[in-house]
Amino acid sequence: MKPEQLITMALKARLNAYVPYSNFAVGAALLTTGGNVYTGCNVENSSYGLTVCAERIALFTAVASGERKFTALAVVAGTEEYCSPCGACRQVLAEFGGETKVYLANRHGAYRETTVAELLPVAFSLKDIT
Ligand SMILES: O=c1ccn([C@H]2C[C@H](O)[C@@H](CO)O2)c(=O)[nH]1
Repeated sequence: MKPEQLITMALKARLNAYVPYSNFAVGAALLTTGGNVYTGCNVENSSYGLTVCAERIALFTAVASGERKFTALAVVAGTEEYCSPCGACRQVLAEFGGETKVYLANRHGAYRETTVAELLPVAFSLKDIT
């Protein structure tokens, strides 16, 4: 799948964001090695800290559906800037592999390509606790 297609899916998922507090809607689309795509949007909460980011919703939805191997993730907000995953999402993404490509996109679909490992070098992982 082309990055542009994954970004288009992230832009569509973004429309479902529940963001009454920040008004900052984010969309994510995660491509599996088998070619399936799982999407997510951020879902905020009145207790603020219980907010879940778009990236983690996409990833957890995928894992809950039996997926564990991922090829690429697209992340997009409604900004001119490329949207970059927060630290918590980087750690959660790293759990399933540093080689996953990440397309940091802007509202027009322009993007910068990176990887989970580049976003979180020297990640804490299973090997550190075994
Ligand atoms: O990569 C990011 C960065 C932020 N947010 C959400 C969390 C919160 O709802 C809003 C503002 O931080 O954006 C995401 O979903 N993904």
